[in-house]
Amino acid sequence: MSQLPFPQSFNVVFFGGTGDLVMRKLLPAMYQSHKNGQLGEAGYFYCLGRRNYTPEEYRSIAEEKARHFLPAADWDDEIWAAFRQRVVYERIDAENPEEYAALKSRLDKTPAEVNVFFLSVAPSLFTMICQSLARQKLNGPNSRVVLEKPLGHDLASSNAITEAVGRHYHEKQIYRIDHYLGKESVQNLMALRFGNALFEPLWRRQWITDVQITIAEEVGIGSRAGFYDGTGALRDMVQNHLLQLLCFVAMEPPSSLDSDAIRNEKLKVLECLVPFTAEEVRANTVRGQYRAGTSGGHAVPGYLEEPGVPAGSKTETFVAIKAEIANWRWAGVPFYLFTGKRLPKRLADIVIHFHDVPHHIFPLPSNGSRAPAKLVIRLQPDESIRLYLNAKLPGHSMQLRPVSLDLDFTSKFSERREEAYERLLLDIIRGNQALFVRQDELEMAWRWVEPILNTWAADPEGPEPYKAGTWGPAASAELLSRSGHRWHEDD
Ligand SMILES: NC(=O)C1=CN([C@@H]2O[C@H](COP(=O)(O)OP(=O)(O)OC[C@H]3O[C@@H](n4cnc5c(N)ncnc54)[C@H](OP(=O)(O)O)[C@@H]3O)[C@@H](O)[C@H]2O)C=CC1
Ligand SMILES: O=C1O[C@H](COP(=O)(O)O)[C@@H](O)[C@H](O)[C@H]1O
Repeated sequence: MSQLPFPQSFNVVFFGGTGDLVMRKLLPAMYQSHKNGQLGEAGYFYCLGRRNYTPEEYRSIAEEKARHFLPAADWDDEIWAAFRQRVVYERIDAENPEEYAALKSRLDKTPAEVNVFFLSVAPSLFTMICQSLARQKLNGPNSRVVLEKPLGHDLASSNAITEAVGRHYHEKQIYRIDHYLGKESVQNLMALRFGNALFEPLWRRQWITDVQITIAEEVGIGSRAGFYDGTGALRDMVQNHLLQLLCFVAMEPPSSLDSDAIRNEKLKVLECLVPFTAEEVRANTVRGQYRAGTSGGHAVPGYLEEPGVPAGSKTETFVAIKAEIANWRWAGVPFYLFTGKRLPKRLADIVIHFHDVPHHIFPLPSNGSRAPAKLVIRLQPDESIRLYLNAKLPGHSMQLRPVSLDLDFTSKFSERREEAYERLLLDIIRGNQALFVRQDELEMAWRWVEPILNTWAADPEGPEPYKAGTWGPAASAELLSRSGHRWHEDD
């Protein structure tokens, strides 16, 4: 994560240049980096697709999308006019190896210190693309390949991608994106833990009762049924984003900010995750599927009524899991993972619940429950860290009430906060792998998730229904209450 020098020149080749991810996230992110003067003089974005656009047609479409997706305050006509000179559209059918020679000739016109091949296409094209690039000798030491999720739908298919890409690119050239790692707040978690001595002595089983990691989404699946129905929340969110967040919470201090120092520590956490038997899957997981309800005050359809979802689909849109990490620091501390679509609001939180005091001398609060200290790290929509402690209510009684010590990043720092893809793309160009998932981490994450997938697949019952706009099936709250814990939203 330490700052590496930015190369004098680079080419970024976006396979999938006409697709949603490039138009909505990647080009706007690079416009921002250009605007911030972070791209140097000689850097080009080759955007590839099968459509017959002229370069100018493509640039106009990209401009229209970027205007739409960027905050209005960040738009500047003159800056875009300069940025669009970096954007070059090229037609290619990625499945036709003969067409790569033209790509090679095009890149030869802008020889660069670094060539990045960003595969923003379906994983079924990864093998063909890597093989065809290698045939054109576009896999030398100055080449990097970027893989977007989903990286497989189970361990075997993930390993097949690893093997196919690994035939042509070394691990040091492969960047597996988990965009959560590009979020400023996730890096702040490292700062909180390893830049302050305060929390380290408390960050363990002796002081912590449970950890809750939530990524709640208000949106449904939108128009993504084709992708989502074959995927589900466990593969879409838990296997990657939630397990990565769990690693950042649970890992030991890395010896430095070196990519492998960090990834070695994350891997150890994944290795310590206790694997579930089928019976434990039934006891420690809840899956749900939304039904018609309300969202943002509007009536919304259930998952099964979404366009493109097959009748009777058993795909889960909500997951709650009680996980355990078997090591000296965390043995016996449940890590609750929650994620779902069509929940009441967009929210990503990491909540650390601390033990209560060993002996109470203050009266029981009027609501009948005490509130031991907790730390709430909010990743989105706003970014903050709040430490809730008990304080005395003013007056003659000795009643306590939780109050929070607040650190609100937006008000504390005037600097602009980068979007995840800005940070991640610049890191790729620089050659910094710290915020990218290493092959062994990917494999361990799939190993842990697979028994859950298999048990659910064999279960004729399917997911439990929950009404859109609620916090998921009631069983998810029971998952906590059985162990004497409460979901922090209930506090
Ligand atoms: N969109 C998102 O927010 C996210 C997407 N992803 C992943 O990123 C990848 C891309 O997603 P997204 O942009 O949404 O997908 P889209 O369906 O919007 O775009 C797919 C892209 O692939 C291109 N493509 C398909 N087949 C070929 C081919 N044979 N040769 C050349 N190009 C081809 C299409 O080009 P054309 O149409 O011109 O033929 C198009 O540019 C997927 O794997 C997705 O799962 C991951 C995280 C978030
Ligand atoms: O990877 C994915 O993430 C998004 C949620 O990302 P966020 O940054 O908006 O929190 C999710 O909607 C999508 O289904 C999934 O593929």
